[in-house]
Amino acid sequence: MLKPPHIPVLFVSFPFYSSFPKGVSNVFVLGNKLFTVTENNVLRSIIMSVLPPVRKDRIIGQLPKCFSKGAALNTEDEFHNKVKTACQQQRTGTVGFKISKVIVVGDLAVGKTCLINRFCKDVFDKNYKATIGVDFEMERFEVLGVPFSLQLWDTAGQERFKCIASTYYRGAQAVIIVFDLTDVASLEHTRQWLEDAMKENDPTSVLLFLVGTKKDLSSPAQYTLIEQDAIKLADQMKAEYWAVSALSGENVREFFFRVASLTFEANVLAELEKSGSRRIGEVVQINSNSNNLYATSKKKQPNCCQ
Ligand SMILES: Nc1nc2c(ncn2[C@@H]2O[C@H](COP(=O)(O)OP(=O)(O)OP(=O)(O)O)[C@@H](O)[C@H]2O)c(=O)[nH]1
Ligand SMILES: [Mg+2]
Repeated sequence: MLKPPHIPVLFVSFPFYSSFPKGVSNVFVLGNKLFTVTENNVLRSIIMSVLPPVRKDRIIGQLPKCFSKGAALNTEDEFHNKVKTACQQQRTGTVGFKISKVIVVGDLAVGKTCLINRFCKDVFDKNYKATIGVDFEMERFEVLGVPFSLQLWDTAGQERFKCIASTYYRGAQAVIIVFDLTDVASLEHTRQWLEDAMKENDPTSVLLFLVGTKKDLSSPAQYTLIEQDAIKLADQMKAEYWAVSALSGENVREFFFRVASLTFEANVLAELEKSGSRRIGEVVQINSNSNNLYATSKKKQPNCCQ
């Protein structure tokens, strides 16, 4: 019998919980399956599919293109070879079970909530309702055949809520700094938003995106002008630049696919590095049935006195 894997899992409580067989002490969700664990801590069975499969329009098979080669995190046409191989060989470790945190920051009313809502719910609200503190949405993807989830944290831009919102900055894998393409001041303020977000995060491991919104409102001449400044700033920040419209939906899906893909790639590379640097003397067991989970155990030390 399989031992329960030592990975973060989502414990759930369902209305049918009480009808579980005798001896079952716990249930958890792994991927889209429900598992039970018996009282003596043994993984018993896969009961049923709980979560619906990843939506067809959230499946990523190729690295999406950057928006502008002048300010891109990566100008490759394809995923890193190591990442493709790891996915093919199901050697992505815990990546498939992780939820990556993405925070969205920027001045009030630049369009953070509308951007997230356009992607996650395909809606647009022309009435401004300020975000109070924070809000979040979960988005599930499948990248190169591996499930991958993003937790999108929508923070408040209003000064009076900033203090609450900033307590949620920690642990981000990607930071999306939003400005309004029709408001130069909001672009200038992005430096401050970046500084605040980085106080709580490790700058060497966070992916940065600088996103101009309301593209539908700017004239081509106005757009060209602000784009030059935005690309220059993105380059200095080491961020990837995008211009989008939540109203028309222009570039919204492409942008979030890029965020998901680059975050996924960074996660797989980090996982490969971690497994590559495991100490000699540790045995890595890859269980092909349990969707590439691995467990490490120490090899018995040879008795040097014998
Ligand atoms: N024309 C147009 N209007 C937009 C777009 N995105 C947002 N808006 C409008 O801009 C206003 C502010 O949008 P929100 O998304 O609520 O702004 P926010 O950045 O979340 O604001 P806070 O929550 O206060 O930080 C709303 O009236 C939206 O309808 C866009 O792409 N085009
Ligand atoms: Mg908002």
